[in-house]
Amino acid sequence: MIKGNVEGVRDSILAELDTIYSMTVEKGKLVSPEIVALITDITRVINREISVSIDRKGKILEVAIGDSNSVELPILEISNKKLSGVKVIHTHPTGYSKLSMIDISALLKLKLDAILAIGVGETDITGINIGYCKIANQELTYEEIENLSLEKVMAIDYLDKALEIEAELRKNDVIEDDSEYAIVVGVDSEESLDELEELARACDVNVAGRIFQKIKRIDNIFYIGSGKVKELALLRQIKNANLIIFDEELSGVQIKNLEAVTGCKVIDRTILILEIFARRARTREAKIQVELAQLKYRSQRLIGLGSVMSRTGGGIGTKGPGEKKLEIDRRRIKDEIFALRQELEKIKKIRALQRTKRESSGIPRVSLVGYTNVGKSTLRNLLVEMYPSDNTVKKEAVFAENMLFATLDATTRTMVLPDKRVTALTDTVGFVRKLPHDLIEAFKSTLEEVIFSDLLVHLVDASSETVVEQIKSVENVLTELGAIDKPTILALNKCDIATEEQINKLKELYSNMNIVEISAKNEINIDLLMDQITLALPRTMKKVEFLIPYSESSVNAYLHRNAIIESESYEADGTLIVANVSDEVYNRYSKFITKEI
Ligand SMILES: Nc1nc2c(ncn2[C@@H]2O[C@H](COP(=O)(O)OP(=O)(O)OP(=O)(O)O)[C@@H](O)[C@H]2O)c(=O)[nH]1
Ligand SMILES: [Mg+2]
Repeated sequence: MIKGNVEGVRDSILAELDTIYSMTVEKGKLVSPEIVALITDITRVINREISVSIDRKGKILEVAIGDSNSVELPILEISNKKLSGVKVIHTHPTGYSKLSMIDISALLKLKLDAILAIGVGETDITGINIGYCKIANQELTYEEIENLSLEKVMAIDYLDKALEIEAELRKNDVIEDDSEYAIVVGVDSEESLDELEELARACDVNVAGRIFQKIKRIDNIFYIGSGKVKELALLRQIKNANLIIFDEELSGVQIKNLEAVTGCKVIDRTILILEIFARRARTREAKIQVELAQLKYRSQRLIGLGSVMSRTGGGIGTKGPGEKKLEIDRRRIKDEIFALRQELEKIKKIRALQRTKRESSGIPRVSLVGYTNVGKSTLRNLLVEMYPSDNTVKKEAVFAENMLFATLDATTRTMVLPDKRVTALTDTVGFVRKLPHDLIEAFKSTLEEVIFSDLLVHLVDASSETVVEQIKSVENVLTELGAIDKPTILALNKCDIATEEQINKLKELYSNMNIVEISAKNEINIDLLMDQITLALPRTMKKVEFLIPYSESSVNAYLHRNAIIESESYEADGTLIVANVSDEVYNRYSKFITKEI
């Protein structure tokens, strides 16, 4: 039986492929000319990969059809000290015989004796590449022999080689290195590429090399020019990288073509950012939103995470937040998107309910916004600690870390302003340039807190070389959210490490804004920031007179903590207090109010 994706393939072709099961391959040989002829002919007709798995005796184990760039492989026993005793021969309808990242991943994960890729040209074979496992520095890697003719391949007796590899395997405690080593490619600006490197590191990817080239025109086939592609393929080979990351969004076709030429997994900035979000998301809502964005981005590109990858592979772009393997089937994606949307709706309703509750309490709301890693969470933790409100239980501190996108879920806590008003303070996800549009869409509901805020504190890292661009990026996202016109304080954070020149330049550039320079980490000027916040928040304070019976001493104590007391006198039936109070205090003890002033 023919395995894999046989959908749409004519029965006569399937029958022809079925004849391969009755063929054998001479012991010690990798393949037979008949099998090669048959699978290349059929590949030309159906334009999909065909693979044949063969054991050491030359028996055919499985024949399978893939989609255009991946193919299904048999499930094999994989032991530590041995090869699987199976070789896989398969076609590349693209005409490139270079082993793809998926091929290599299959070779290593399944410990194949060998993997052969046959480049299928219009009339002839363009070449055959062979990959063998190899042990170097106790690590399992591979070697690739390129561009052989069929005659050359037929002259090889590979059994000795396989036994040699196995002897090495037995001698060494092989560590399988799953780490990713990437070449980053940029065409926009060096700064943007620097940031891409940071993003890669945030995703545990090692950056092994970088290529930067300004381009005049985007190439439909490769994005960059074909000369640069060659350079890229070479660099990736020299550096032994297993991942290429582009700083711009690529089309599905470009990804496929780049993978074919470089023999390496290719992703773009958006896929990387989505991956970081997927790894960091913690609440159910954030997880769903990221998964939705991933599904949407993938379905537009139908990035071929073929069955090989889903069975053997890991790494970026292969997993959703729930470690769920993503299928490329469009219909499945649609169903999944639908189900996720419904779940999201439910969560949204709950969130809306919580918000109405907060709104009716009349508590003013402040949101901290800003580029990623500027210190928002550090500031929020500090403010909540320095200005605690006693009607909230002390919740655990927000995760503040020197890494991009440490915070993904908007979290709200309360604090008390110097004028005793209780305020809700929300820490938000950090922004980044070229934030994928789908993600902004997806995060709109988390960022709703920003939309409904009374005041924004836009925190910036004043010590950053790219602070002005960062501010612009944040303003772009705020514009998209419709929150750009909100009252905003520009807080220049990290003033402890920023130079005077940097601070002065920012003050000059943003002279029309409310500016405070602070350090969240070293607690500098936090009181000034709080004064600004207090001034900027809309006042809904009321002046009222309370008469508190002597039996209610706790109310008296509460007012001292939560209201601004103007006068206090002791009367026959209780304490008479005149105070400025927030809506919250007003509502809470309205029964003791004797008059509004
Ligand atoms: N030198 C200095 N470092 C600071 C200051 N404030 C924060 N940091 C550091 O900056 C890094 C990022 O801080 P976070 O509070 O996690 O930043 P964030 O804006 O919440 O980041 P995301 O959640 O990733 O968007 C941490 O290593 C902090 O210790 C400061 O005033 N001075
Ligand atoms: Mg944070």
